[in-house]
Amino acid sequence: MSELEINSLRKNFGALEVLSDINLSIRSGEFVVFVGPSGCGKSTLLRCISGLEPITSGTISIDGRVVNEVSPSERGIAMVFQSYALYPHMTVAENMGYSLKLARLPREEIRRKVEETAAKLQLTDYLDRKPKALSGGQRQRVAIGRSIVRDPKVFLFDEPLSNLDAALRVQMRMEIGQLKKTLPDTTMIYVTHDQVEAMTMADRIVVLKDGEVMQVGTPMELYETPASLFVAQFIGSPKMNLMTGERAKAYGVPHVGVRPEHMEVVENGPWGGEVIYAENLGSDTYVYVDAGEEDPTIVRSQGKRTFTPGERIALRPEEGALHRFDETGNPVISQSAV
Ligand SMILES: Nc1ncnc2c1ncn2[C@@H]1O[C@H](COP(=O)(O)OP(=O)(O)OP(=O)(O)O)[C@@H](O)[C@H]1O
Repeated sequence: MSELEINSLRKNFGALEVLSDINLSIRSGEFVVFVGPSGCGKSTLLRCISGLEPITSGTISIDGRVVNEVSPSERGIAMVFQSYALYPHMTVAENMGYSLKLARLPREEIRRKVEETAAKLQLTDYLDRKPKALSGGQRQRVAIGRSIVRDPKVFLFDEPLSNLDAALRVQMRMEIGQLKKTLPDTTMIYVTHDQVEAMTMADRIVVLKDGEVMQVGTPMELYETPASLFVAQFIGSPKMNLMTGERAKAYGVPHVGVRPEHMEVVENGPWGGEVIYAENLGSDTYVYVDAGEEDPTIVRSQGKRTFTPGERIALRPEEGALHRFDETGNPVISQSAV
């Protein structure tokens, strides 16, 4: 059991309100990802949960107990940051067991816990090495292992993979996914800028903006039924195209959103524009088109087709995949497809 309940949380830094009226219920064993633009308050919210940052008002409860006044070390929370300072003069085993040694656990028990944790993280062969003899990913795993040995109820990750290269990020994403399976009762909260991490790892995503929760849902709920234009354009990469003016009016609204994968390059289509440039990724090509909108319209096309800057192309949106929004950015739900 490790439920986390946040009620009417506010956090001010002096006169600046950084978090306003945050309400969240996170279930035991859930993996929740916080996303949002830079400065929206993700890290501050994580630090408030950990106890490193006092809150201005509201409550944070773990398993039904209000922990506002409970010190960070007594909340049963572990935090993993992007910069993980391992002790350079200690071996992996010593690094992982250090907090247990400080807590004066018997040596045998420390050894058992460290070995069990090392096995979960595939670090068994490295227990006698010093951190300098490890790769970036292995060091990150030691940092995670150091927290796991303490059996935290809640694990907080603040962009833990942002210092790693692309291939290692993919590997660590899988490993954290595996870790989640070996710790089914541990609640995990993960802050990231990375769309792929959010979409692939989260049971639920919390989208924050200017210190407020915009929407909470499974990755696919947010992707398919965004509650606002903001969420629609924030979730998904490349972002959803926004069509305005006559193009939107044809659908009876001021704004129509279409994801790049729901737009097709055709011989004759209702929309069109001039190719600005094309990014060929091998499997797909993202074509950036000047269709007269504020931002370039992005279309995902098959990798084999080539596009030349300046070329005029016609586009057709997939009718069933259109998102309509009113003046204020709220979705307009209508039964008729067109
Ligand atoms: N100790 C502090 N004193 C004053 N203002 C702060 C402090 N810490 C954070 N802030 C401000 O609070 C706001 C939220 O910061 P926070 O670091 O939580 O954002 P974030 O969403 O994690 O951003 P990023 O994605 O860039 O890491 C920012 O405007 C930031 O400048």
